[in-house]
Amino acid sequence: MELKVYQNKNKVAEEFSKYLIEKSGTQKAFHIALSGGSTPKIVFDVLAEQFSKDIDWNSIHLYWGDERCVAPTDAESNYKMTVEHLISKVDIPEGNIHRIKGEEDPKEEAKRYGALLEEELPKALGLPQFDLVILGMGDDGHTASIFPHEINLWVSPDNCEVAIHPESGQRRVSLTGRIINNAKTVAFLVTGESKAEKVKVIVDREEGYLEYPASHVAPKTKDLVWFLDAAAAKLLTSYRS
Ligand SMILES: O=C(O)[C@H](O)[C@@H](O)[C@H](O)[C@H](O)COP(=O)(O)O
Repeated sequence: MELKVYQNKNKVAEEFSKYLIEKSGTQKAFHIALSGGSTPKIVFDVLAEQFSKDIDWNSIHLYWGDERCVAPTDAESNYKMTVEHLISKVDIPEGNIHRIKGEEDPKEEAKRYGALLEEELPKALGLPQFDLVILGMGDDGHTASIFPHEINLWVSPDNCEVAIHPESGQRRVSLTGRIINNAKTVAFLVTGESKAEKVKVIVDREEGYLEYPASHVAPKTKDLVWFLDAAAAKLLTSYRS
């Protein structure tokens, strides 16, 4: 695991953009699973406004790690957020965008999206493989839409599952552990003081860390990077010393 800590959110967004440019490099097709949340939103803005010309958008294929079960026009939709902050501002072919349809029946959609991944992505060890999975982490230690109260979904035998938000009861379609951990690279984007406590428990592997879905993120390739701002990293032993 690699930790990259920057002064603030904007610096995280800038450095992550450079990292993405380097990773996607000259690859003919680069498959990315995107995340919802507040940090990716800033990353998308920075990527579109400062680095768009450094990326060959024809080679980038966008997917989602999770989606809320709402219409694509709903303020809660991760797809809508991505359209507003990234897709509408860059020259990416329509055919490279593979959204989770939050407006469909969740169970059917989880099945459809799982099958789409089998079709569209290259395989590694018999499973679809993303080049890069971008993840956020909630204050409660959830990641994608695998929440602590449904941590069993992480080890699902399927590529996607229907999850339920613990407070709102909102349904979501989420990638499961077998797909996330089969990615070539997984990058967490986590910022803000409200994340500091869980970041410490998970990264420093303190007692009880396995209760949090984010602690189960461990790509088989071992290529896991946490992009943090100073506020989210402030309790980490390695950061303080
Ligand atoms: O759609 C979602 O809700 C997410 O994909 C989710 O996993 C998110 O990344 C975290 O909740 C962090 O969100 P913040 O960055 O807003 O704290």
